[in-house]
Amino acid sequence: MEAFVSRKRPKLSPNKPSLAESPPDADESESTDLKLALLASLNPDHSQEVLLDYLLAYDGSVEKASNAIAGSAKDDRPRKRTGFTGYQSSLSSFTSSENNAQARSGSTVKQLTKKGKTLHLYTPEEIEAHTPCSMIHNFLPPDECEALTKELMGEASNFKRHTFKMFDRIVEEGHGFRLYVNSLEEVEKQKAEYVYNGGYVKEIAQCPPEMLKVSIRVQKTVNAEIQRRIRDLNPGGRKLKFQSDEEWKPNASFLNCYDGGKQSLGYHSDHLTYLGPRTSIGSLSLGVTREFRVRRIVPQIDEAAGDAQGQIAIHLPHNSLLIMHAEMQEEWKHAIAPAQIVEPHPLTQMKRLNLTYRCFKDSFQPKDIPKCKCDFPCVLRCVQKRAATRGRYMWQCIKGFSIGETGCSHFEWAELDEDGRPPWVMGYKGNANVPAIIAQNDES
Ligand SMILES: O=C(O)CCC(=O)C(=O)O
Ligand SMILES: [Fe+2]
Repeated sequence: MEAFVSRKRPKLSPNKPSLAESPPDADESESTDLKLALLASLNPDHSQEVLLDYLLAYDGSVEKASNAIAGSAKDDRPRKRTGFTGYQSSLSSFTSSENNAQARSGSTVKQLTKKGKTLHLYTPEEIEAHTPCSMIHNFLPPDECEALTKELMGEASNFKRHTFKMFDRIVEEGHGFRLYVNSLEEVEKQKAEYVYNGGYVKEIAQCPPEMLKVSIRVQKTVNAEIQRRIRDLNPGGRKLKFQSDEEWKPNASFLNCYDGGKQSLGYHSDHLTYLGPRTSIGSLSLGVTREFRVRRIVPQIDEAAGDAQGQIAIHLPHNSLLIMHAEMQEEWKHAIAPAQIVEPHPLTQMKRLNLTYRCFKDSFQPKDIPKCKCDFPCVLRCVQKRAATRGRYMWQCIKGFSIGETGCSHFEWAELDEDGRPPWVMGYKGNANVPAIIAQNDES
């Protein structure tokens, strides 16, 4: 999971860097997500909607919102917002076909879902029409699925929820997780060299047999889906700029365990540091069905459209494989929403298990990645919101992503060729991560 790799921990009082160094994505909506995730960790009994109301009522102050919640009854909202419904009567009441095409192609964003509403998607066709994801139901043959579920229940039985310090209190992560890699040698390498959220991590283990076996199936399916999408959905049948031209080979996976409806994961995009740009992720769900919420990040220039946009809920039943494609980490955010009620599963009871198969790239190893003044490998991120630089990749100091840490504010634009390769690898074709206006001139 990405509490390590990708999820950014809330930043409380970030030191503003000088203008020259100012990160180009000083992204307000992102900081709201981070604050919301933090508020949820502090107040696990409250729904996201209630927490958002408090955050808005207290001008984005997590501390004030948290104090107010502590002194009030559970559903005593500070002010009324538009209603939230867990279902809708029909898809067409939500979106137009024009909007569906825009959602796929990534062209200008118009209103995809209605403000304050959640569009619920169940079928592979609906999911493909509205998001950059593929869904495969009943992915594993039943025996294999059962064997994997039992194996993962064993793995998750000793998961501890990670903690972090906040306002002098110890706060628990929203759910349990561990990173798995293919060999013991890789485990040692990860522990010694890979930095996540500003530190080295001990919670890394070797893949047990069923997890490894299933990764071969996931590899075949993800590669087939990547090729199908390029052929059938991408303009001109071409891969995206910065998307790798190599086969996707899963060599690491996060096992996430959500024990009961209160355990959740806040909105985030997965960091691309070790995965490279335009990556794909295969995400297998087992046990209790939960909602995967996704939201397209709109450029700042389209603020009105952004405000008007609602979120999308993809329902993830037992034995379903959701593939997040190359547009997902750069242009969308995702979350696992808390659930009021969950239906127990015969093999996992109240738990949902999730395996996110990832392809860590040889070309993005910590030894090669630019270091900041804190002497840590930087994180690779893509500008999501600021219209002028949207889609450009940057290396940033990882420390600024840890709670209470400000880091050294190091920032540099990444050099990446059109296949997403950095300059230190063989076959590098020259930097394509340049402002859009220069890229257009090059083409003309
Ligand atoms: O539990 C899930 O389905 C999502 C997990 C996730 O987003 C992550 O591991 O980064
Ligand atoms: Fe994620």
